[in-house]
Amino acid sequence: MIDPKPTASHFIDGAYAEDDSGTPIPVIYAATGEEIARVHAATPALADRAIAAAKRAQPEWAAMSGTERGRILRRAADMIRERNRELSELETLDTGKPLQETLVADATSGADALEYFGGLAGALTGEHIQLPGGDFVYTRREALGVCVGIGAWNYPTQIACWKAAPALACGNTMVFKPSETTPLCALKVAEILKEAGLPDGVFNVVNGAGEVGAALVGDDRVAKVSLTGSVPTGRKVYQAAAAGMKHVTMELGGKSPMIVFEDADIENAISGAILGNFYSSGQICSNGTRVFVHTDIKEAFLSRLAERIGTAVMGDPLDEATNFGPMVSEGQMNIAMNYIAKGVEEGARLVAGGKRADRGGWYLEPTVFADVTDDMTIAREEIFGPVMCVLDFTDEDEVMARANATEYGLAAGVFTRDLARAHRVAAGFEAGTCYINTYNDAPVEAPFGGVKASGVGRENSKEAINHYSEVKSVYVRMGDVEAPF
Ligand SMILES: NC(=O)c1ccc[n+]([C@@H]2O[C@H](COP(=O)([O-])OP(=O)(O)OC[C@H]3O[C@@H](n4cnc5c(N)ncnc54)[C@H](O)[C@@H]3O)[C@@H](O)[C@H]2O)c1
Ligand SMILES: NCCCC=O
Repeated sequence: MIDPKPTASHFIDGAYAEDDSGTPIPVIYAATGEEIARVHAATPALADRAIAAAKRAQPEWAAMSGTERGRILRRAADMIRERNRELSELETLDTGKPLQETLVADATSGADALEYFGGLAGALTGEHIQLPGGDFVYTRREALGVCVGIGAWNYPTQIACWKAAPALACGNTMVFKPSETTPLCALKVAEILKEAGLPDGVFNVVNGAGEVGAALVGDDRVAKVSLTGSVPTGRKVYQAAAAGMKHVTMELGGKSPMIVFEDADIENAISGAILGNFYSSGQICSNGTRVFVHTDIKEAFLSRLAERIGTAVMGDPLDEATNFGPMVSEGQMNIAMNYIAKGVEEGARLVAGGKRADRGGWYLEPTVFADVTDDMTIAREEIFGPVMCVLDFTDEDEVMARANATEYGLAAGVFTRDLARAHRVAAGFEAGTCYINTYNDAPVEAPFGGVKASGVGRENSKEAINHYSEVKSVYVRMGDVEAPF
């Protein structure tokens, strides 16, 4: 079993770094409530050192060929896959997510990103644009400079890699700040990148809470900020970045709809609803937490859903038989429990769960509410816990209007056997990431991100390259220059 205690709290300029005078951050194992490690928040001097290292390293990194940069990223991807077991154990200890999940969804997803963008790095090119008279324009795709990545706590390894891989592929350097709730995994990513041959200073990790993030965002040497976090934090970070006219990617929260029509394959729709509400104990940004079920199949859907929830294996996350783990922290569990109380108070019908589990740690039962109406708090606000809201509908136009009646727009899903309807509904969703007859798949080849308050920009896919590089236009005149005088 991996020892979760990190060598030091930060990784700066190719080496672990420590300053005990920073605020202590205990790392609590969600399954037991015990402290398993401790780091210290970066002092202003350490944050400054990280940005200085990234700034110094950037021109040389950008001057390497894309193929050379990509080779290092792909080597890191291979190393991550070789060490998947220990990295998955660390992810489980950092977040409380079951090992059954982390073995397939975290380090592997990080490796996918490093491999994919490592592969693209050598293929990044500009364009040649022919103009009348022989003149032409060519474009250069250039790195932005120093990028700051700020992570949420639900997918610490994946988030670090999803941000680092495209940034580094384009020739940028990065200072990454993990969530203070899960400070361990990104340090391992930095260690592996260094071992894979990444030059010092290209990827740095500084730990700390919001004030460390804010200091990084406000630094004049930083060209771009990519945040994964809540909408309220996104508003603050976007505003601070705008003051410095910095590029941003905002991967924020959601309250996504999933529509189950009367002709849907019910078992598949229930699988989608389970994946979109209970995987990672419901702590996934894109979750389809408003499940609109056609009234014709509503009771069949609910009774089969309750039956399947009854087979969930709640237990020690390090036991591979466990498929439902604790929430990340006591605070997050209390937030979800308050929402459950609100649901009951406002008249929703509790169909499954609803209580804290009778065991140590921060376990909350998988919870389903039926007869939820659009105005209820649990149907409007992001809960970020294992709480599914089932709402009734009968008509496609009506359900589309209701699905879109939210400030959020991260994801949306539809289950139906009528493919014409499926594509019509997907086109009508006000969401950045849509699913037909599935839910929550996030392959690196597909753009991922939100619209409306759920975000700006896209992660993954070739789209991410546009968000980590700038296009410079060079006009070349082949003849004389005509001037008015
Ligand atoms: N769209 C996505 O890809 C995605 C993925 C995962 C999580 N999320 C969202 O993240 C949220 C849960 O994560 P969380 O509780 O860690 O979010 P959060 O907004 O509380 O914190 C996110 C990060 O921002 C930092 N931060 C806080 N204030 C800051 C400031 N003023 N300046 C700079 N950094 C600051 C935090 O320290 C943390 O690292 C949910 O809303 C979830 O939907 C979105
Ligand atoms: N696997 C995708 C997770 C993104 C948001 O939480």
